[in-house]
Amino acid sequence: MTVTTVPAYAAPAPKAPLERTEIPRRELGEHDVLIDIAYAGICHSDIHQVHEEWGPALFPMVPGHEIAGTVSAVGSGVTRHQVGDRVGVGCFVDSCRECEQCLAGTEQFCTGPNGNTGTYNSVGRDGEPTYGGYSTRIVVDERYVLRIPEGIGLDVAAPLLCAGITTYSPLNRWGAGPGRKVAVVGLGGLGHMAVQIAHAMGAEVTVLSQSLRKKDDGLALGADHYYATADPETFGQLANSFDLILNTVSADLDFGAYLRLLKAGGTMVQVGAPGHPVPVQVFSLIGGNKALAGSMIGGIPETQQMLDFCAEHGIGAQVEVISADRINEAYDRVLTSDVRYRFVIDTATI
Ligand SMILES: NC(=O)c1ccc[n+]([C@@H]2O[C@H](COP(=O)([O-])OP(=O)(O)OC[C@H]3O[C@@H](n4cnc5c(N)ncnc54)[C@H](O)[C@@H]3O)[C@@H](O)[C@H]2O)c1
Ligand SMILES: [Zn+2]
Repeated sequence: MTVTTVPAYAAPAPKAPLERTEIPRRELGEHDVLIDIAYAGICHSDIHQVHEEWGPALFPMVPGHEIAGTVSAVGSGVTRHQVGDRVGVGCFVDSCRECEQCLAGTEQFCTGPNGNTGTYNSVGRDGEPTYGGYSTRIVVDERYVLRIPEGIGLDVAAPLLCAGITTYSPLNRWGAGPGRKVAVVGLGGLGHMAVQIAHAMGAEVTVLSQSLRKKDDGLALGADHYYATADPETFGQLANSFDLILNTVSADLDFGAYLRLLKAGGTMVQVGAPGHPVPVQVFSLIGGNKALAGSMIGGIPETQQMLDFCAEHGIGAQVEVISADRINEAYDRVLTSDVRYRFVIDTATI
């Protein structure tokens, strides 16, 4: 049942500019938390979906799955969160809770009847479309709400809910500790988190970026080395160098060229998500027992672990806070790589 409407920014149709509107939020259920959203990050995935690059989407669309705010009310059965708590919401807001994946805490791969419920561009259990964080308030089941530790500002914490966990999870899984050589491809929103997290985990970190334009930033974020992929010598120089390559690039890349940079037994993990197929020459995998893998965000327990890790290591996103009327301009700037390193919407301006 809908009892309240809140202001939001929505794309009314595919590729259309976002505009201010009103959206419904459901009544607070027994296990629900009402969150006053303070900040919402702009992820490149928001743009892919507004542009329908991942297939047909639901409109009007209120994007936003990097949400940070404060609990302002809780349902009668809520035990995990209290009014006043600093909390975050990431890419999904519900799942079946019964399948093997949900029980293992990898709810992003829920195999229940409808899979998990995306924070936006999805349909909830109640049959209603979900609307994301580019708004002032959201109602979410407590199971899908994360604690943001003291010591991280809500603005720099918001991007951790997607960019943070998307890079932490594969670095954790495939190993980015001491003695490991890790390359991060692309220094955007995800890339700049990957560099900080891999460095904090103790790995030797190399950034592979198109140019050397952001080299000083990359080194300041914790990279040990920085190379331009536009320089043809880079690929020869770095052949057989890395244990792990994390590709955060939103566009197509020549996978073969990057696979040659792996040591034998190395793994390249794809987190960047261009919408169309990419050819791979199998000999670039066979020669060296190499693996090409993918990784999608992370489950609720690992997301909490990531937030705690970031707080412990003083890691946050580097953000450019914008007012809501600049969302369309921000989208254009993300598409031209003109962001250092995450746009975050101040939702008080909606
Ligand atoms: N797997 C997941 O769970 C997951 C989660 C979030 C985002 N994503 C995807 O990750 C990608 C990156 O997201 P983001 O928010 O960091 O985007 P972003 O735009 O902030 O960063 C992308 C970076 O790639 C760089 N780039 C583009 N073409 C390049 C090239 N040819 N070589 C080197 N660098 C290049 C850009 O300059 C930019 O710095 C998107 O496709 C997004 O949808 C995936
Ligand atoms: Zn995202």
